[in-house]
Amino acid sequence: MERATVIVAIDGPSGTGKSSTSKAVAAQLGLSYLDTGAQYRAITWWMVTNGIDIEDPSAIAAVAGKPEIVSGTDPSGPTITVDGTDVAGPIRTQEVTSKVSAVSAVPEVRARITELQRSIASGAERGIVVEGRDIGTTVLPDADLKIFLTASPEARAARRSGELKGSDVQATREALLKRDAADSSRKTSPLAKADDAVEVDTSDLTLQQVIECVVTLVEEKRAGK
Ligand SMILES: Nc1ncnc2c1ncn2[C@@H]1O[C@H](COP(=O)(O)OP(=O)(O)O)[C@@H](O)[C@H]1O
Ligand SMILES: Nc1ccn([C@H]2C[C@H](O)[C@@H](COP(=O)(O)OP(=O)(O)O)O2)c(=O)n1
Repeated sequence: MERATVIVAIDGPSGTGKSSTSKAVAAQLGLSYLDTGAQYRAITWWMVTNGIDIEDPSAIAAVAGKPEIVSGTDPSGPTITVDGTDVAGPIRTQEVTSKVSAVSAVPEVRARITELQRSIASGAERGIVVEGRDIGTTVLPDADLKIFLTASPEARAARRSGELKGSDVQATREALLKRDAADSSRKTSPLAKADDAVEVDTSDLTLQQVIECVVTLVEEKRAGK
């Protein structure tokens, strides 16, 4: 028998296709969608805007509870606000991208955002696709399906620099690898594949192929296979 709700966790490093795959899978299956990276970017944007010293974890920890972050989970138009301000654009700047790993390594930040993520997932009536770095390992360890996306640094850098006009592929590659190293080596819930996650290398797959692969895996789970 088909289960009423389904929780899908999609983790992996930057540029592996998490956001595009998760949004499309959620839309196709009528599920909600949550971009947890956007939440870490939003809290980082707030810290930068409020002049908090990013080099000082205790300063970040002291104010981690202040910003109110709200995520809209419709896959056809996800939204993110901080204290009522739409920050979808500002959270994608180079400045926020370069600071997000330091802010998201602070345990008080992770505790706050993890709680928010769990409450959004438990409120999703038909189920949800949640993408990030620690969803399968920490946020939703009981997810019905866990996917870990990977791709070569070359493929990821080419995809990312395709999005950022005029950017240098080599510089993008270095920045990606630096962020992966920081995210994988932090003490609290690092970027990691859960033991029971299905690993999909997307280097030589089209986005459509990755979407089909994940949709098939969800349908098999739903059918109880
Ligand atoms: N399998 C794929 N083949 C080619 N390009 C892809 C593939 N998956 C995603 N992309 C493109 O790569 C870029 C990064 O994808 P995104 O979903 O944002 O990755 P992530 O969320 O893991 O950082 C986007 O421009 C997206 O359209
Ligand atoms: N579950 C998550 C999601 C993101 N983060 C942190 C670490 C990542 O480098 C940043 C930004 O994540 P995001 O998914 O927006 O990054 P990309 O768009 O894939 O480059 O947030 C995290 O620590 N835990």
